[in-house]
Amino acid sequence: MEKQKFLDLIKGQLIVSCQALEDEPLHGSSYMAKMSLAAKMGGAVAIRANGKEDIIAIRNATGLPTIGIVKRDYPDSDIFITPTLKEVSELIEAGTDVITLDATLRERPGGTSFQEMVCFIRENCSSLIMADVSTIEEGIAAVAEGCDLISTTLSGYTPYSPQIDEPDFDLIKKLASRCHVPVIAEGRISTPDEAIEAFKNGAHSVVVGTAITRPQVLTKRFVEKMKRVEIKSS
Ligand SMILES: CC(=O)N[C@H](C=O)[C@@H](O)[C@H](O)[C@H](O)COP(=O)(O)O
Repeated sequence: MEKQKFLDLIKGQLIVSCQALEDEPLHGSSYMAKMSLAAKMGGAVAIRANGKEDIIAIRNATGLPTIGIVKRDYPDSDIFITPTLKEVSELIEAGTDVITLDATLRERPGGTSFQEMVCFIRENCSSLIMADVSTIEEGIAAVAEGCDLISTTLSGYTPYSPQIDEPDFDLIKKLASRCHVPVIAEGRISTPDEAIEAFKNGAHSVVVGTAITRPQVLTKRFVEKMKRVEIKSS
């Protein structure tokens, strides 16, 4: 999808992250296709998804634009969201509208730089590039390398970013005021009010994952809270 059209489509809207890793009960592209269809019925305008198979299944089921990542662990790096050109190539094959890269300043597997990843994408496809960051410095660096959008996804997931239970509204605000690309608020957004708060802090769009698409986590939240209070039954 053409850049401005995509940015207009997601502006002020909800993107749902439909992801289930191998150790999760809903793992599998048929489940993710259904999940994304449910998100579309609820009004989501785009889907963030992990892996070529899921991305293709989601596009076929919904027709919605996809924001693609490939999560993969490498022994020589802490980066796990689209770490190398191999994962980028898989996303190009999937035909995803947006390719999302970890844009933290940490060493990538094999020593590939963020800049090389951006050049490779620009040379080989027309997908937009989203940079997942955890700090304002990473956001500024990613914009300087030419990314199209920035997302707060990794705040709380690098040891040097705030380890908080809530969304990182402060980072959303700083990125929105200092970077000239649209800022996507992502990570631990659990309620509609938090989504609205993200927009008030300058977010262009909001991504919600767990609070919509990970029922085992939502179930656990109920159970854990219920354990902490004495329930008086009649
Ligand atoms: C850190 C990391 O691996 N984040 C992943 C990125 O794609 C997903 O597991 C999250 O579900 C997604 O970012 C949405 O966030 P939340 O599920 O908190 O709404």
